[in-house]
Amino acid sequence: MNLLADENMAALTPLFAPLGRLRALPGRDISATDMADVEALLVRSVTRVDASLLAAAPKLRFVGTATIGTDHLDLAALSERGIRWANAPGCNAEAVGEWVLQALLVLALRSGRALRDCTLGIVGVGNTGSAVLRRLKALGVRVLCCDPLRQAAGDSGPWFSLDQLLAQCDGITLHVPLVEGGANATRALLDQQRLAQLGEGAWLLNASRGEVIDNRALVAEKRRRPDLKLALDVWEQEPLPMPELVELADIATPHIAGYSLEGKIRGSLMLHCALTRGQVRTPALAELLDAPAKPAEAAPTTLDDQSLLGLLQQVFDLEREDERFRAALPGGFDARRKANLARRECSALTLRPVDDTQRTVLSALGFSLTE
Ligand SMILES: NC(=O)C1=CN([C@@H]2O[C@H](COP(=O)(O)OP(=O)(O)OC[C@H]3O[C@@H](n4cnc5c(N)ncnc54)[C@H](O)[C@@H]3O)[C@@H](O)[C@H]2O)C=CC1
Ligand SMILES: O=C(O)C(=O)[C@H](O)COP(=O)(O)O
Repeated sequence: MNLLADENMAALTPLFAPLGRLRALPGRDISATDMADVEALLVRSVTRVDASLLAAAPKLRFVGTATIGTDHLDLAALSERGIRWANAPGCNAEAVGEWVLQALLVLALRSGRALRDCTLGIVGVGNTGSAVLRRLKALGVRVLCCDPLRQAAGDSGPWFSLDQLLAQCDGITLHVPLVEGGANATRALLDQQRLAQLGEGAWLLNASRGEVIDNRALVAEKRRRPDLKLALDVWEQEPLPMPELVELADIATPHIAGYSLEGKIRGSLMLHCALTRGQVRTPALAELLDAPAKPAEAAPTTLDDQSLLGLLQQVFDLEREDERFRAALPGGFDARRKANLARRECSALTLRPVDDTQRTVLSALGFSLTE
């Protein structure tokens, strides 16, 4: 089998080289001229798999994306050609949960508020939204959830509308897919009118897709109301986000909320399983995660916002990445993404809890715990 893959996919060689002739290219460079012999194409979010790419790939039988989002794939064109495709649902949800929790703690500490006293809204409660919800519930934060699709499917709530979240929440975090049209469109879900409904001093976090917020309207609203606090991981026009929006954002990162070594390997494993349809054994995560475990350390006596932030920063330091990202612009968006490929999840840190209550909280936050 001829395989063409994005060179930045994790565990590419050990997983896919045994399946055939494997070529690897930078994801943004994959184009029609590379496709003549390709039977299996493995991509990330930066390769557009559209009708023109598919037209140049007469032998293509499988497309896999090692991501949760599928907005870079033309699914209708794939189905028209009868090409099997797979994504990696949930692969990096834990990393997104960790990014959001750390961003919330930073915003809380900067504004002199306790996270536990805030009401937070989650828009889109699938894999990543649920990873956020689990963490916030464990910390005793009041959370309002908005997911009209799950609500319509009869999933147990309570559910709230987006307008209710905008009216009632101190902070809102977005976890919806980018959907271009139809009844469930999410492009510019937060447009000028909705942004204006954010309460005084409200926090707005986006770790979904940049296009879910109208970026121009957001620049205008933040200029009009500097009290709003923005934590943005995703941007319209990546890898060239609007410079004025990066400058205005209180926390800015280069689309790395979902970046963790564990998440990247999970994504590759899911594609290996889908491509081989179980005919070849897919290894377990631990077989590929060749990373030394750190010795266990005592958890802090009190889990206040400052000590929680300290724990999360031991694994990944969001404010430092914010600084490095700003320093790398205008050209360094992809370089900063690449620099984050080896980020670990909180499970890489083993803690000794002081009691069973703390054990429950730290476990929900994703840390490994001593027996
Ligand atoms: N920044 C990053 O590194 C990452 C970004 N993402 C993005 O986040 C998106 C969400 O990821 P998951 O939670 O894993 O997807 P998911 O498919 O598990 O969940 C999405 C949820 O959004 C809900 N939803 C759809 N339209 C909605 C609307 N208009 N209002 C409220 N809820 C709505 C769906 O019903 C679903 O429950 C992905 O599609 C991807 O674009 C995902 C992973 C990493
Ligand atoms: O899974 C998704 O959807 C994402 O947004 C990924 O975190 C993006 O990862 P890469 O495409 O840059 O590997």
